[in-house]
Amino acid sequence: QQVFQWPDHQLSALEDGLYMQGPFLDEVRNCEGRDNTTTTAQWVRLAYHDSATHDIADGSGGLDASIRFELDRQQNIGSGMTDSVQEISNSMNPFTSLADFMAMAVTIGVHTCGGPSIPFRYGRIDATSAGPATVPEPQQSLDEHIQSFKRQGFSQSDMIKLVACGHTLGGVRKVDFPLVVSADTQARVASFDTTTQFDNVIVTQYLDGTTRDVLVVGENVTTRSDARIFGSDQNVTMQSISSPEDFSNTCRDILQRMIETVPKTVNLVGPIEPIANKVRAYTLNTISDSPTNTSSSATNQTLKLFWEGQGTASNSTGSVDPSEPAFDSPGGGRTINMFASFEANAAGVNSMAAYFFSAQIPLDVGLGKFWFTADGETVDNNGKGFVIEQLELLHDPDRSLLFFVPPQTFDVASVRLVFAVRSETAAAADFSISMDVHGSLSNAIFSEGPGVDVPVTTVQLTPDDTTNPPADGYRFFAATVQDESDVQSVIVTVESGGQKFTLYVESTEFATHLFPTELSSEP
Ligand code: HEM
Repeated sequence: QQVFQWPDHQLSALEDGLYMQGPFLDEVRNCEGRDNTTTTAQWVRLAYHDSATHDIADGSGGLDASIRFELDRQQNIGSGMTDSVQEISNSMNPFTSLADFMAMAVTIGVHTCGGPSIPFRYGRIDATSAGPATVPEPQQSLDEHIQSFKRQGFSQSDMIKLVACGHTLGGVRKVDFPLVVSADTQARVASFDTTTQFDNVIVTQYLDGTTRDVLVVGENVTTRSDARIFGSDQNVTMQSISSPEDFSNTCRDILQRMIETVPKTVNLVGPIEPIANKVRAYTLNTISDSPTNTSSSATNQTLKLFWEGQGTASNSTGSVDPSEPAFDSPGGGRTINMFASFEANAAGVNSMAAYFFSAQIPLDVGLGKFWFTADGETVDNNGKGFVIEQLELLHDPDRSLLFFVPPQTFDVASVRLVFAVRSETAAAADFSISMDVHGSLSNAIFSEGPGVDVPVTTVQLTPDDTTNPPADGYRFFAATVQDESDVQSVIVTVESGGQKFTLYVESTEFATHLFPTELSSEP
């Protein structure tokens, strides 16, 4: 089990994906399918095809997202593949890999469709180019399939299990496989069995002779690969996985092996557990005129924040007590209960609290670390406290502004981001400040196709002395980012006196003030 040590942007995003009900999970919420197939089926096929590049002999290939460079191959045909890459990339941030989210998609999708809970471990690294063309195809011989799975690290009996666990979902598209699905088939997708759920029906219908799987009983004998594979050991393996429990347990183990088929240089860690208390945003070293109280929201939780000063001031401590609810105020603390996902419920967690704090702490002291109590329970980042690594470079969400597309819609047109740099740091002869703006990979794939990288543009920040004159020993720098909906996050870098400071800010935390465009002269 992986312990969450704040701040850990990688684990945090993965935990959100797995346990928070969000866009990623919404895709597979009810395992509903159009055309006899489901989103889960597409995600599982995608993950298998990506992992099929593995060569156990030299440890190369595996689940490494190389599939996004391989989708023009005949063996990866199907619009479901590109759609899946796009859907899955939705939840990424600059610290996570697409391959980890592809593996997570299998865990979430299979479980949501009534299948087993497959442990999710992480740490996969994305390939930067295509892997070998080694995905098995239905017209190949049994011998070729046995060799192919062996190269990927699976025995003949593993192969039977893995194919059955995959082909309990979805089916074969007529348009993409005209040689497999006969022309008189009515459905656009010839489903492998009669249910869209992840269940043992693929096995029982095969064993009792009622299967409709076109890779078993299709007119074209050459492409009956499931028939050759399932029957390759006189049905011994198929019989051993025919009960619901045996099917579920076997698929849990074999699909875990599939998503953990990774290049040998990758070390997976985990599984990850729901993080019960998550600090999402803090603005505690406030340079603005924020109220000095911290407040609880309408959830009736009593929040109390404690803090300790930085460096030489580490003896200065204080605490801020909630007095009145100030939900929209720039200062305060609040709890928001996030919707826990199906996965979280299954792990025994029904509500996920996220905490937001802002309090005024004298800057000459400077915040070193903080911790808090919620309804009397101490939340202190496993005893270490929430440590603020540096005070040279701070994001100022109070001075930052969001501009909407007129007239007052909720589409953000641009955001003016303001950062504070300690005046001494900003005065150094070699001082520079720039910002890498990370776009959305999902949007880029949508417009340009799967082979693209996360769009990153570097923006220089300029002094903001007119709008925000230096205050409290800090000088302010600003830059405007257009089309904020396309921006996932920024990473700001300050270099000064031979030192380097960086700060990561997600788009959801960009600004506390909202401005309709027509009220302002800003773009
Ligand atoms: C010899 C090995 C295999 C062959 C020849 C094969 C072949 C195929 C073919 C031709 C399709 C139709 C794809 C489409 O129309 O979009 C398909 C679908 C599918 N395959 Fe396989 N497959 C094999 C192994 C596997 C394995 C090991 C898995 C995963 C564990 C898997 C998972 C799936 C899934 C989930 C679908 C349904 C996709 C959807 O409905 O969108 N397959 N397979």
